[in-house]
Amino acid sequence: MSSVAIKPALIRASRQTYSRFARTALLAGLAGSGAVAAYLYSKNRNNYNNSSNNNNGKKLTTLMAGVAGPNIAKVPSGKGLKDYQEIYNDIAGKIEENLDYDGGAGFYGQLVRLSWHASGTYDKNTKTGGSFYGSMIYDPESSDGANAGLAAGRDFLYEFAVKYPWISRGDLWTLGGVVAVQESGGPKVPWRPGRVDSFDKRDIPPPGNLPDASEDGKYVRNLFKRMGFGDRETVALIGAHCLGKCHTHNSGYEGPWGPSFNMFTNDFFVRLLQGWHVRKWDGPKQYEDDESNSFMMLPTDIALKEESYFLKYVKLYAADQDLFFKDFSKAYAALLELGVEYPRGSKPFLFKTIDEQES
Ligand code: HEM
Repeated sequence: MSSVAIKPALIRASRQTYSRFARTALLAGLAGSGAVAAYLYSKNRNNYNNSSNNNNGKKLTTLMAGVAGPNIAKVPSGKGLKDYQEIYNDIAGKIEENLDYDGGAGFYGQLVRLSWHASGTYDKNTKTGGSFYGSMIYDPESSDGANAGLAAGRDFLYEFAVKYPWISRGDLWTLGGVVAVQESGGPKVPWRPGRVDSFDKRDIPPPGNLPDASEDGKYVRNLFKRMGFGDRETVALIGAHCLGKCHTHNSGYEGPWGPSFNMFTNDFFVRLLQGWHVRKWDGPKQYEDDESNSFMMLPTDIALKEESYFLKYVKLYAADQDLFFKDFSKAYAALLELGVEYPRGSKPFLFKTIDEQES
């Protein structure tokens, strides 16, 4: 990676390091006991991140007898905003301690991708998939090629499943995405708890519901339509490619979309409108920027400027970051809730960022 790509990340990292001591003080009160954690780890790990569980279908189905029907959110008894803000703070603290991860990308991109892949399996026609059951730990969802590399995000969050055994996997993974968006400078994302873990193999969505990056605009339009999204929401959601990177060992693709890959901005759209050419390399077809040959776009990203029904929104968001933030927040909150039914009148939580709690 060229130095131009790393520099802004370092600036951001040092800005965050500056307030690390204050944050550590804030978070210190929330740290759990190691002994308790070790006990709970052995107790719970089969319920969290052991995808080999479903090599034994019997074990899966006998743990819970089928849960067909509406996925009605059920918040653990007595839990409210304060409890979830506590987990938010813990996740934010751990992100802060790992800012150097993945060449300075930190865990922002990884956690947003985890939340999106947990949710984006939703099919509005069959009302299956989505984040409700936290099914990504099971085959065939866990081994779906599209999910390659996401064990890192699940493992990152695992200690919070141990520390807060009452939170479901779906709630933890979607909350992790909200923390990552807000703490990297993005918009506030309203979030509601109540997803419920399932151990029933019938609740695992089939592989192939997540997008293939080698495809064109029509494909992207139809895929997001299957989740219930229109063109405007589709473009807004893909703007999350401002964060993180592609990794050859996960998807075959390589590199970040821009230089500020640990900051949530509208930079993805600004860059997309600039000049791009097909990269000459022995990997899958991807694009690199004419100016520095340092950044990348996927074929599905480039499709957003090739199709007029997408391009108008790319231009809107490139010109107006506030509008992008507003639209992203709404579409992302909806994405995380796909397939979850909430009791009437249930109110979303708005979490305070660590910066807001310190000031
Ligand atoms: C047509 C739709 C999409 C396609 C084809 C696509 C494809 C990809 C691919 C191939 C990667 C690289 C994974 C790796 O190699 O580690 C990636 C990363 C990422 N995607 Fe998407 N994506 C799409 C939509 C979205 C949406 C809707 C979001 C969030 C709302 C999102 C968030 C991310 C993030 C944050 C990363 C960086 C992950 C990291 O840094 O580890 N993507 N995406």
